[in-house]
Amino acid sequence: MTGRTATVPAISARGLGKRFGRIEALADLSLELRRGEALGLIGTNGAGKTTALTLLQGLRRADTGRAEIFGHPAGSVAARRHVGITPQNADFPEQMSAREVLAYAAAHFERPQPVGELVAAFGLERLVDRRMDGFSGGELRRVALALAFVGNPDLVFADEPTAGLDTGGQDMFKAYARAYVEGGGSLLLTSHHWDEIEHICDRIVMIDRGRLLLEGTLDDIRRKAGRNRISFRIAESAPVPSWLDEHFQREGQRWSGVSADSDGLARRLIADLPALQDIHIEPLDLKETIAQMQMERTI
Ligand SMILES: Nc1ncnc2c1ncn2[C@@H]1O[C@H](COP(=O)(O)OP(=O)(O)OP(=O)(O)O)[C@@H](O)[C@H]1O
Repeated sequence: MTGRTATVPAISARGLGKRFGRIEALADLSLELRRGEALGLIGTNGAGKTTALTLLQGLRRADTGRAEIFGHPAGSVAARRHVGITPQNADFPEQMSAREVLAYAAAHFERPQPVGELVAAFGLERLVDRRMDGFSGGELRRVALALAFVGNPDLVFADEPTAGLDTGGQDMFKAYARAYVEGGGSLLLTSHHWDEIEHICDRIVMIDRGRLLLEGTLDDIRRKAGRNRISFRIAESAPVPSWLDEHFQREGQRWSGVSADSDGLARRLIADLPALQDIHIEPLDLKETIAQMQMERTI
């Protein structure tokens, strides 16, 4: 990376808009991704995530706005030099083995990742020397993920990278992506697996019908929602105070509820319930946080 690219953001986009006929797929979207940061782009089906990615990758032209990748216009040769992409529907040459495909791609880059490392990182050991024509969907996806990183890119666009992967494959991607970002890489990730977003990303941008709905670090968003989950058990046959039902639901032996004043509630539980056991206070996960904010109409 040159001195100039070390100081400009990986992605800088202002006022991006895109229509498909009467459908406004994206409207006035601005976002920035710093170096060494992972940004999660989330939203419901049809929210505009893939459209945003295709504009940032330069695969489509925006109707309005402007996007730069390390200071270069999105889609330009200079921008593409920095970028790795996890393709949605990769068309691999069927006669080649996965190792040959990875080695062929690696040969196009100045400082590629060693193919052996990618083989281990994405669990390809038993597959890598087989011709790719019989590969399952999940196996093809693992090769596609390895391909996104083979050039040791400064920025990776990952559009639903783990769709169709088994849990082992999902975990491998999470671990690899997080290490990549901690090593200075920049990642723009879309996923409907919000646990994946939470594990990998520092910040999120949430869009809805093409428009920005929520933006911030995961910590800021949780703080803004201002809720914790409090859960506990009560020793069997101990009396249960009637006020518990106002705040908690019972699931098996465990009581659990969401509160804006978890400290106060915990104090009350301890004072009132000598038979209290195994109390936990935890921040809500991303899905619960967003659901809470939507319920309270704060987004
Ligand atoms: N080529 C196209 N022609 C017409 N409409 C399109 C085209 N591409 C996207 N759209 C529409 O634009 C909107 C945004 O689509 P997009 O694929 O960006 O959503 P998404 O957030 O990626 O959804 P998903 O989570 O389902 O993948 C949708 O209403 C979609 O139907």
